[in-house]
Amino acid sequence: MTDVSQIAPRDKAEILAQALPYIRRFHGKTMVIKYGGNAMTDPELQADFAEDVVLLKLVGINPVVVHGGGPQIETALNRLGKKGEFIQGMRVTDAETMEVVEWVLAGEVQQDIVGLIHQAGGKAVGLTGRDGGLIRAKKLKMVDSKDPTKEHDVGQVGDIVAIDPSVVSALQDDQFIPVISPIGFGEQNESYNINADVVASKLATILKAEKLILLTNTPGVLDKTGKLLTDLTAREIDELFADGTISGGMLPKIAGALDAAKSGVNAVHIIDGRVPHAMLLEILTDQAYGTMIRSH
Ligand SMILES: Nc1ncnc2c1ncn2[C@@H]1O[C@H](COP(=O)(O)OP(=O)(O)O)[C@@H](O)[C@H]1O
Ligand SMILES: CC(=O)N[C@@H](CCC(=O)OP(=O)(O)O)C(=O)O
Repeated sequence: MTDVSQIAPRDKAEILAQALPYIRRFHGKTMVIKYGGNAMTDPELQADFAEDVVLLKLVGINPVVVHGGGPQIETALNRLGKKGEFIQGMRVTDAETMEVVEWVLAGEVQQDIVGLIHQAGGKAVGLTGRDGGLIRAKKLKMVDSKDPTKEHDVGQVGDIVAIDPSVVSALQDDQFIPVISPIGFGEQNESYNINADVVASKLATILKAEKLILLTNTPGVLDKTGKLLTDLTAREIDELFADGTISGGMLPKIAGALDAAKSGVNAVHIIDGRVPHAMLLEILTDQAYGTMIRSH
């Protein structure tokens, strides 16, 4: 955590004064925050994250947290002697992997975040997409990104069919902070593993969120030389996809971010969750962080 006593009083006052117009502008607005598994590996940063979420709630903003947990699932699979396999950013999910995904996301990661928010003085409620019929899904049909005639079978990976946000809205109205695990349910009550960026992006659209913030473990989207791209339009994103600059977990992240921007979410940012309080600084100060995704 930053040692606040080291900041000069004048600078502190400056930061607080700067926040006021943002607090006024965002009062009563919903912000969907995707907390990536790669950004949650440090306990101190996790505590900072929980404090930021609580502060947002206290100043009248409605944060909705969607969490990931890719690295945490990987550790659990390794303990069972299994190794995760990804195709186009999605984990190939057989029945045993699905069990591990549910147990790690809903049982461990979500409950850790709920506990940290409580410790920071907030009231969080953990949900999966099953709760309140939140996320209805079906098996994802994955078409190869280079050869559209080819399909990949990625097992129980879910494609979102519908989101019923009523449970999230009810919790918000009651001053709770929803913490959502990216697990959906199908017609036969089967479970689906859904990429957390995809869930966060769809939820931001459905909730008509003011902002979608995706916290990850890079400074933002980087070009081929490793330089940060501060601003990206749909056309520029197409080019990055085509020339292979974007790969792995960044594929669903950018695709989801662009979808949300095109569907009316005012501001979509991919920022570095390893920087203490990055989210708070992005929302409540003039400082721009990471990559902003624009619809055109
Ligand atoms: N052009 C790019 N810019 C930044 N990161 C990229 C890019 N292409 C691929 N990546 C990868 O995407 C990762 C972030 O996605 P992911 O591992 O799914 O994280 P998270 O757990 O936050 O969702 C980065 O750590 C990086 O390895
Ligand atoms: C289908 C799919 O890939 N699901 C992800 C769900 C967790 C996630 O998205 O975690 P991050 O945000 O930390 O990457 C997985 O199994 O890893």
